[in-house]
Amino acid sequence: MAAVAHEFTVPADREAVVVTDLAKAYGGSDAFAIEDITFEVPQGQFLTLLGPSGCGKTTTLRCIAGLERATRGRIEMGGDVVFDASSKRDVKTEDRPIAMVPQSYGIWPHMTVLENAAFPMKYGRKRVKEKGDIRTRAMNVLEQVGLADFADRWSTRLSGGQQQRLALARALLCDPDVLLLDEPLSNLDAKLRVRLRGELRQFQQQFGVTSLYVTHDQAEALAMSDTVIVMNQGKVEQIDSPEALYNSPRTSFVADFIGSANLIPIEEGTAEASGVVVAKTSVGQFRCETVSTTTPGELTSGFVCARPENVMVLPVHDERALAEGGIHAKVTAAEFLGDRVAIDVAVGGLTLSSSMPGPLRVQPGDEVAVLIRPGDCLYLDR
Ligand SMILES: Nc1ncnc2c1ncn2[C@@H]1O[C@H](COP(=O)(O)OP(=O)(O)OP(=O)(O)O)[C@@H](O)[C@H]1O
Repeated sequence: MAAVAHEFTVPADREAVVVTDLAKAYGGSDAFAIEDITFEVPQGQFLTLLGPSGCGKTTTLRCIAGLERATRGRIEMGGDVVFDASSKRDVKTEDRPIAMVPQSYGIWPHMTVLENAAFPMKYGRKRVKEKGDIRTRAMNVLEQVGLADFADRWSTRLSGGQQQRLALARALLCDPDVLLLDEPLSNLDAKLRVRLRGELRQFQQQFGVTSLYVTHDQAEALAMSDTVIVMNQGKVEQIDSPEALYNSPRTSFVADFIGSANLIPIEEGTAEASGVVVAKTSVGQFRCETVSTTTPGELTSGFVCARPENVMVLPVHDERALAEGGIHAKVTAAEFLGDRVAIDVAVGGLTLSSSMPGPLRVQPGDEVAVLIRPGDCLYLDR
């Protein structure tokens, strides 16, 4: 086995990962799978690449892992350049300070749980010489992920969730500076996914390992991450905390992808110097905040964005609706969903979705008033 070519240690004041202007075109084609990808991951952070199928998440992760060679750009880890297209520097995957948890777990079926966990300490980048140490460290991490009792079991005799935990334990035992996870929960059923995402986040915090996670599941991204990068068609749409993405989406794509959003096209409007937009739409006039970098003046495009939970459906003669300018609308769909009711209404040639606490008091065909308060909507310029 070849000797370790690079020793990386992340100095405390350095970002764990810095990606600059990364672009990748496959097979010499002109079409870029990813382009202009620039971001930083501070040490100990959990950062997620989120976006629909084909937007370039896996390509970005594989470039960082050194499994794909980017066409342009630069990647640093802990201050060391591991890839630079212009100087043709390209550190091999096995010499980058990473460990990867793939979608398919990558567990070796001909080994026991303990042998799988111990593998990186015997053959990986950071080898451990003492056999006793290897066993102690492996058992310690297996204990932490709840697999110590299964140490001598064949790895194929684990459930999907247990195999996932073993894959994580083995990756942690590589002692990586950066943990890369590519949709690691996607093969599990919905309930287990929810449980394991909480556990995974807990392990990540416990071990303090910088993590880069890929998913197309927005709930997973919001629940687990310190920072989320929303990608669309090979580019970055927004980089923000889960709260900021939800409350202050900067594009209509982000607004619609994170949770759900009513996007009401504006016909004309005015951006005031205070950052407030007064917008006329087919549904009525709105006075709303903007997070877009809108210069004061007349507006002819963009959207008023309102989350379904901020669209109130009230009886036509409700006092609040009358006092606060409720809009007359007709119910087109109404469902009781247990913890809430989902109601669609037709108004101004559009369908608006509402999500409110129960009980369900309306049915399709009912005339209602719809109320969206100024503080509950946002202007987006695209
Ligand atoms: N080996 C390849 N050769 C050619 N094109 C590729 C290759 N791998 C990916 N692509 C293309 O690059 C684009 C980005 O793919 P990528 O797998 O990175 O997206 P993704 O966001 O991870 O999607 P998913 O969530 O479906 O895994 C897609 O258009 C895809 O078809």
